[in-house]
Amino acid sequence: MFENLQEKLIKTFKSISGKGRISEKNIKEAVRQVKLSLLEADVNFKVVKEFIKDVQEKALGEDVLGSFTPDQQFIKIVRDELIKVLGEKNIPLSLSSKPAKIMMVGLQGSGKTTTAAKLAARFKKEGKKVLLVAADVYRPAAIDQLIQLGRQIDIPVFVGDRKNPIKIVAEAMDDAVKNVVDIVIFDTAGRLHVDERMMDELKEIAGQLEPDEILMVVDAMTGQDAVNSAKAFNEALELTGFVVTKLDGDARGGVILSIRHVTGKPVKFIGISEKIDGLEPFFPDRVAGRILGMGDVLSLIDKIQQNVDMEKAKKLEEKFAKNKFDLEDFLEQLRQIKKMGSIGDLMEMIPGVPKEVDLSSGEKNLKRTEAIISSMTKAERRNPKIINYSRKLRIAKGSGANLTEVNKVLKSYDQMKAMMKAMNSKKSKFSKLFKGLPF
Ligand SMILES: Nc1nc2c(ncn2[C@@H]2O[C@H](COP(=O)(O)OP(=O)(O)OP(=O)(O)O)[C@@H](O)[C@H]2O)c(=O)[nH]1
Repeated sequence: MFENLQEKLIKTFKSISGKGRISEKNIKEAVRQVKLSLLEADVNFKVVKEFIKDVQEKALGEDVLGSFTPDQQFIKIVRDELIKVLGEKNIPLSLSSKPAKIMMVGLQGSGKTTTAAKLAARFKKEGKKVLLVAADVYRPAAIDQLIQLGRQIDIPVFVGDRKNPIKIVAEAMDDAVKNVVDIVIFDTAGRLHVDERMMDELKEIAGQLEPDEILMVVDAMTGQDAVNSAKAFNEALELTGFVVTKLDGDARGGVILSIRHVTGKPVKFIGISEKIDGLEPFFPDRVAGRILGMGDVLSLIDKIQQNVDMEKAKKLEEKFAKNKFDLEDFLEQLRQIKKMGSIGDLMEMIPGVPKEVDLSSGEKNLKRTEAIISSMTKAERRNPKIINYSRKLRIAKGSGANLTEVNKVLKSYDQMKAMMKAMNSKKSKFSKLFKGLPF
């Protein structure tokens, strides 16, 4: 996520770091570099212009020039400006009707159907009763895709006559009222390009439905095309916000940094993976932190709170404090982490975690890891130090694995233990943040 932009900005910051005092010339050069980084990241030129004007004004003010830590001051100015263009704060969904209605719109392939299901799963986790509605009648595969996703997350999908979206929407609402549903999510038809007929149909549906939210789903990977179609949709419909998907594949950041400024409407969620749980509420400060490579502890905590059994986590923490974290606990950790998504994503969010820490072998092959750990004796699991060469051979044989795999599991365990130690250490500035969390 944002690797290219991040790399360039960090290089710029480095160029003015450790300089003690700093000259106007240095600042101007740094500002110029920031400008180039943003343009290369495909940020809308108007946004870049304003961004740079603000940064330059602040950076040339006495704050930075007179400061003993000009690099940090400069980073702070850039960070604040990033937060500003991203929209300052999180704008939650406003769902006041009963049932509340969310209309999903967007171009084909933007991730609309997937996002509808992701949102539904999120609401379900919050204890809400949800209904998904397949109103994309032009692409039968889209209806089937929604039915399949609905099955996967155990949420009903209203299909209707598969022909007339206006009728489907009306019938779906009757169904929702009858079944006392809390939130109805409508997946509407997408097109390859913005076209008038599609807009008219969407306008008609919106007029009839009066949705609480009209969310446009845009694909971050399509750059300024996404921003242009967002502008067109926003002019035709009363959009209430955006969901920017596929940020996991977006090395630049152009869409997320432009869309708010260009349309005046907030980004409410971001899509960060293909998986059902790959949707996060959008927090400008957190994303700015990610862009600057400062990690994103708050998103991590959010994710953990949604997925982790805190009871178990607390027990593990106690064990760890007593230095009793053994291979069975390690397995439990991997299971918990698996629930939260890929290790790589999580690692990226934790500031200060050395990049060389690699637990992916343990996570990727959870079944195999389970088999290997199950082939150990109780004594071995409690005290992995006693696992010598001949024991390893026996474990490998018993689990149908080879010696390298057994070694990998033991190495992953050591790494996790080391990481937990670092994070729990009194000296670690993150120890407070991670208190009670399963790390
Ligand atoms: N990596 C990644 N993939 C995503 C994300 N959101 C959606 N996708 C993928 O993008 C592809 C298109 O998503 P769909 O939900 O089918 O798109 P759609 O907008 O409903 O498309 P139509 O039904 O054709 O209008 C699918 O393969 C999704 O799995 C995301 O946040 N990250």
